[in-house]
Amino acid sequence: MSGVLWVQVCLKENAQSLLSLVPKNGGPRRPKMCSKLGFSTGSLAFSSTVANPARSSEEKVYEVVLKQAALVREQRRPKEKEKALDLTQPIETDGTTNWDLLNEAYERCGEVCAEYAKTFYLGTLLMTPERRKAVWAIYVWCRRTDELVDGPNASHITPKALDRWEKRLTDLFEGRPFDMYDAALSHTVSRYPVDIQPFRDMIEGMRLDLRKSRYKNFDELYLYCYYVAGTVGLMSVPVMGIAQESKASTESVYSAALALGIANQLTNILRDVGEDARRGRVYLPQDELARAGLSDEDIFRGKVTEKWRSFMKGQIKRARMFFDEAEKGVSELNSASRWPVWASLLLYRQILDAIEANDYDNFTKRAYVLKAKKFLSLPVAYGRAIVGPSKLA
Ligand SMILES: CC(C)=CCC/C(C)=C/CC/C(C)=C/CC/C(C)=C/[C@@H]1[C@@H](COP(=O)(O)OP(=O)(O)O)[C@]1(C)CC/C=C(\C)CC/C=C(\C)CCC=C(C)C
Ligand SMILES: [Mn+2]
Repeated sequence: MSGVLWVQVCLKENAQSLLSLVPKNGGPRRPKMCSKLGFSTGSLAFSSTVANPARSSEEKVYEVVLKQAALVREQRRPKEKEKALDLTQPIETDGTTNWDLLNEAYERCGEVCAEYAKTFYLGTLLMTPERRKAVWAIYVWCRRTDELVDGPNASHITPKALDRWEKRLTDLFEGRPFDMYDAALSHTVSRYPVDIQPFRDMIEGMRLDLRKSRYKNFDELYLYCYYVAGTVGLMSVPVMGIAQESKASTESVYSAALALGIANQLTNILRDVGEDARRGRVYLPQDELARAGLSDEDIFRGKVTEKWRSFMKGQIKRARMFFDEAEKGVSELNSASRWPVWASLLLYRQILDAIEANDYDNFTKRAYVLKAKKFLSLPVAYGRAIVGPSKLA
């Protein structure tokens, strides 16, 4: 991309369980994921919070989930809802409203989406115009944030630059956008019950990427995945909306959204093992590698062995568990949001199949989903999206 967006950012800079964590009654409780994380597959025993009796990452993240859910619960009350979904207020500049500027800002967000995430962009066209624009604005902010540490100018990025990016974030949440893209997001967050915390946390994930290239165990990796991807789920739900007829607890929908982000990021990590290693990065949990008789050296050597296959099987199994968890929440979303979410879930999940089809060679081969398969997923996603919220509370 990064060129275009990066230039924009730079210019402006110089002048920012899961697995069933939610009880049936929907009330808060200590996450119980530890037991799930502690499962073993073959010789692989996943790391768990047993080794770390202090508060686990899941527990910390679950607090954010509860906070976000509380905000959206308000919106689900009919009277509040109307107000929250009213996207008819234009940007105010110098005390005067500017409809053209706002529309242009959203249009530009749409263009960025269309350029960098074509399938996703097509999916958003199925949403209502208001929601679609809001999702574009969030997408662009996330993409720009990722570009800071992954784009062509990443080597110049310092923690200070991320602090400035965060200051810009605070400003836009307070109605002082810095540029067009910020203006679109500023408008979005003033119309939907979107909280700043997941945005801040995503920046924190980028800070982690600057200073950390190894993860001791899954608890550490889980926190990283929350920062850079689980946050996207939490940002998106208030905009996607929960179906009015949904009987699911708001927390359970948020937990599913979080799980989708984590599943996507774990999949990203499994797909990019070779690419990341060439940048000196190993995201795979060190303790799990060691238990499988593997080390960083095996990853740098990049040879697919029986040990590696068996290790990868366990990693893929865990990523699929997160996708399964996410699936539980999609039907609870507003009808117009379900199709794009199903489509993205099914498409991303197939990357795991592609890794298997490559005989677990994620050192030299990049797993991807064939165009035809992508295309075929769309009607499947549509079929699933027709199914609305479960009747059970
Ligand atoms: C109830 C329920 C299931 C609701 C759905 C909630 C929902 C819409 C969740 C979306 C989850 C999602 C798409 C997460 C993105 C995860 C991801 C791939 C994060 C990437 C991070 C860094 O990765 P890395 O650097 O390792 O890899 P790259 O080589 O750079 O790819 C990200 C790149 C962070 C930036 C994320 C984005 C640009 C995506 C933002 C997407 C949205 C705001 C829209 C989400 C909406 C839909 C319909 C999928
Ligand atoms: Mn990236």
